Formats: sequence, structure tokens, C-alpha cells
Amino acid sequence: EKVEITKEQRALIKAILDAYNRHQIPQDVTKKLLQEQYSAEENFLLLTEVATSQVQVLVEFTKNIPGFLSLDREDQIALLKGSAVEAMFLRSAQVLSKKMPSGYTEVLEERIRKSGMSEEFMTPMFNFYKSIGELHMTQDEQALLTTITILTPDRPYVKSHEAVERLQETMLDVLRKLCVLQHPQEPQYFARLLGRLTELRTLHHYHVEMLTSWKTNDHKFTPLLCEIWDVQ
Ligand SMILES: CC(C)c1onc(-c2c(Cl)cccc2Cl)c1COc1ccc2c(ccn2Cc2cccc(C(=O)O)c2)c1
Repeated sequence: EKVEITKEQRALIKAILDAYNRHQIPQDVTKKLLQEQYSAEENFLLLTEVATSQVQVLVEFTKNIPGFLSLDREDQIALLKGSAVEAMFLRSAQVLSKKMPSGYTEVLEERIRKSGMSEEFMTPMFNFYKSIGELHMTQDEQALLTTITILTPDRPYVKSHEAVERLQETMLDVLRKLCVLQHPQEPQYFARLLGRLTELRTLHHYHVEMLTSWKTNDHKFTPLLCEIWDVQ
């Protein structure tokens, strides 16, 4: 049947895309990534700074998702805590799969590879980066997929499951239409995007172990990361 995006859905896409593009990591953080010397300690410190800055960017983005601020306050926190890692894996995949002229992505990738993370997490992480890169998502698809990840109703401690589900379904409907209209030659494209969300959950589980192994090697996190990731 003829798929068409309504006026309201176009407004929704615009609001989310504007929010997604407005929030970038501050220049001084990304400049450091290019300039500082290489060592496991320095790489870990820089990535901690990037992650902390990314969480702040994520909070601002989430506040601009239409309907999010109308959710129960405690549910807003539960959704942010539950989705932060997945949203950051998605964001890092989107950034790393873009070949930047400054050689920025290579530097970033190098620092991740040499940040004291064990091999067993490296492989699935870089496979994920590759699988996201192969999708060649448009900006609005990336922004909507991040929004859908944040609005996942079955995160721990979410009380009004239905309210979150309704909001997520609104976004899923828009993304489905976008995929049909923007990838007409790939009828399974939408399903492939949703398959990435499943992969994100696996990475989320790996991440909990990554944090534990960094903790045991006496690595320090910032207060914001400790709060959002329940690290003591
Ligand atoms: C605490 C720290 C060592 C850490 O623990 N787990 C991860 C971690 C890791 Cl190691 C991978 C994926 C997710 C997380 Cl939380 C990290 C490093 O976190 C990040 C977070 C975001 C990242 C990166 C790398 C790239 N990005 C995206 C990015 C970088 C620069 C600019 C912008 C932008 O939007 O302008 C976006 C690392």
C-alpha cells in the first residue's frame, strides 16, 4: 500500500533530528582525542572524558524527544540509566563508521583498542561498528533509532510500561515508513535496523563486565558515570 508520512510525523522527525544534530561533544574534548599521546592510561582517561561528555549530550537530547518530559519523572531517570550505554554504542558506531578527513575516527578507534579493554569485548564491539557502518543509515534514521533505544519500555524500574511503549510505538511507526521510503530497494531494511537493537543489548551485557574488569584494575570513573552506570 502507499506509505506516506503525515504532517505530524514530519514535525516529529524534524524535532528529533534537530535535537540530534544540535548536541555534539565539545570541541576541546574531541581536540584532545587527536593531540594527547598514546598510553593505556591516557586512552582510558580520554575515553572517560568522552563518555562523560556523551552522557551530558544524551541527557539534553532525551529532553527534546517529544513526549519524554511528560513521562513520570522517575521513569525518565530509569530510561536514561537503562539506555545510556546502548545509546553511546550506537553513537560511537555512527561516528566511527564515518571516515572523517581529520583521521579522527582512526585515532578514536586506536584509543578504544588500547584502553585496557579485554579482547573478548573488542571483537563484538568492532563487529557491531562494522554492521552499523554497512547499513549506511541516514541522519534521521540514526536519530530515530537512538530515540527508539531510549524509549525501550522494559528497562529496570520503569513503572508506566504502557506510556513508554506508546511513545516508542509512535517512533517505530515513523522509522518504518522512513525505511520504506528511503530504502525502497531493501524491503528488509527496517527489520535489519531493529536487529541492531538486539545486538545493542548483548553489548550492554558485555559492558557491565568491561566496567567490572576496569574497576578491578583500579580504573577511576567520573561521578556522572558512576551515577548512571551504578558503579560505586
Ligand atoms: C568510561 C570509558 C572508558 C568508557 O566505558 N565504556 C565506553 C564505551 C566504549 Cl569504549 C564504546 C562504546 C560505548 C561506551 Cl559507553 C567508554 C568510552 O565511551 C565512549 C563514548 C562515546 C564514544 C566513544 C567513542 C566514540 N564515541 C562517540 C563520540 C565521540 C566523539 C564525538 C562524538 C560526537 O557526538 O560528536 C561522539 C567512547
